[in-house]
Amino acid sequence: MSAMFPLIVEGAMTRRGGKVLVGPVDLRLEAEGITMVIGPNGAGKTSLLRLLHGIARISAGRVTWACDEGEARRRQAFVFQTPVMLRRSVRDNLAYPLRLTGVDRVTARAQAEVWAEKVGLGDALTRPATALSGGERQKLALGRALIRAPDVLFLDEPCASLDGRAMRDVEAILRSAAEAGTRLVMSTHDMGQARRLASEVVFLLGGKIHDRGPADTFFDSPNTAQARAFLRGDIVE
Ligand SMILES: Nc1ncnc2c1ncn2[C@@H]1O[C@H](COP(=O)(O)OP(=O)(O)OP(=O)(O)O)[C@@H](O)[C@H]1O
Repeated sequence: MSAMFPLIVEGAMTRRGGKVLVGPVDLRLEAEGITMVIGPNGAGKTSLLRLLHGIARISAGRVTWACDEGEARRRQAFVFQTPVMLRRSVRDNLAYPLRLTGVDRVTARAQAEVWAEKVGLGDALTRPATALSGGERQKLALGRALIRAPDVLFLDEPCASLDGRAMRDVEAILRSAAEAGTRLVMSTHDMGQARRLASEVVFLLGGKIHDRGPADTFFDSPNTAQARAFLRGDIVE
């Protein structure tokens, strides 16, 4: 089991220009599962993921991993909604995170080939990453994040603009990553996707955690009127 967990978040908050983006948040994440962060537009999903990942400046409270900070940083990865690619081949993009950590070129390239296969880009190794379709880019971004076997992977709406087939592929990659021991924390607008993937749900509203629980319980009997309304598809503020 990962030495990073539990992650303990106490009264954590991020602000930008006096406005609270998210918080105060109290949260404890254990080592296993897939947490889906849901909520209406502007509820703070992206801000929460950035806060947990340590790329947002914390204005109050604490985010504490069970291991030291440097190690926590090395063991986590983040996939953005619109991934930025190196203007190089698929193979080089995949090998890059390994090269950064000192893995030799031959080993990094061999690993890149293994991961290209795993994410369904085995035939695209030599193609320029910038020429990939949206779905292929997102698979590449996943491969690049997973190639270092992170203990935790944050994903911000990774399927936002994907067609059904690409989404199915991405979800399969995510499921096998979770089975292989990577803890996933992911935001989505898509309640079908949340139901398919979640083992637990964090429902955000107005920058705060409004409801939270195991996926079955949350979807079958949400605790609050707002969560019920949101799941019905009503506009919730
Ligand atoms: N850089 C910023 N400066 C000022 N306000 C911001 C900034 N980034 C986000 N916000 C505001 O903070 C709040 C939370 O935004 P955030 O992007 O975290 O929500 P979200 O739930 O991910 O939204 P969406 O579903 O639309 O992606 C929103 O009101 C948003 O307008």
